[in-house]
Amino acid sequence: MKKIVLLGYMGCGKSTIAQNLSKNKNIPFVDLDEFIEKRVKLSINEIFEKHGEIYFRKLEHELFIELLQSSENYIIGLGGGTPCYANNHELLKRDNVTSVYLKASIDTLYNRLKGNKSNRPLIANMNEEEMKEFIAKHLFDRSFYYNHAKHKVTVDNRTVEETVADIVAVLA
Ligand SMILES: Nc1ncnc2c1ncn2[C@@H]1O[C@H](COP(=O)(O)OP(=O)(O)O)[C@@H](O)[C@H]1O
Ligand SMILES: O=C(O)C1=C[C@@H](OP(=O)(O)O)[C@@H](O)[C@H](O)C1
Ligand SMILES: [Mg+2]
Repeated sequence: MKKIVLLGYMGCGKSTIAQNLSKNKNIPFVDLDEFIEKRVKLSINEIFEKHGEIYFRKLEHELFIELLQSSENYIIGLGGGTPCYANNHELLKRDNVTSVYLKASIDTLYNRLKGNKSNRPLIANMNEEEMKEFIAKHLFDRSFYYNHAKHKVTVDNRTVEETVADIVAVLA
């Protein structure tokens, strides 16, 4: 069955937009991070703390495949790193997958993440200056993977409703 997959950097709005697009299209959504948290009964922070990032990436890969193979139609909000590990970007080429990159500028990401970093272990302990530099470099490294998406929607200066409408338009 069909999967609409939202990808992009931390803070671009994958989780928020997946939920709202789900209401608009009347297709159920799954946030991959929440799916992982429910499966192992640990928060993302706890997984990183107790088991480390490599363990998280393995789980992320296995559960992404499990979701893609399910017999339901789903909108899936990925984690920011999902397409960048374990060849997950290759999974975006599957026939039943429509992938959308939610593209945000460094400023947009920084502004959305600065008050919102405690549940994101990669940036949780950074000060604001470190965070801005980290986002800039990390986004540059990851863009290669994000650009494998079938569609690209720019989310800067767009409300949640406008971004949902933009996605509906590219999917039409
Ligand atoms: N126009 C917008 N679209 C999506 N998210 C927004 C928007 N404006 C502010 N946000 C906020 O940005 C933050 C990051 O969104 P989130 O959905 O968690 O991103 P992601 O899952 O990509 O990391 C949230 O606090 C969300 O409410
Ligand atoms: O970019 C990343 O590597 C990560 C992004 C997070 O998801 P969001 O993009 O929803 O914050 C979460 O999967 C984990 O903290 C790692
Ligand atoms: Mg998210």
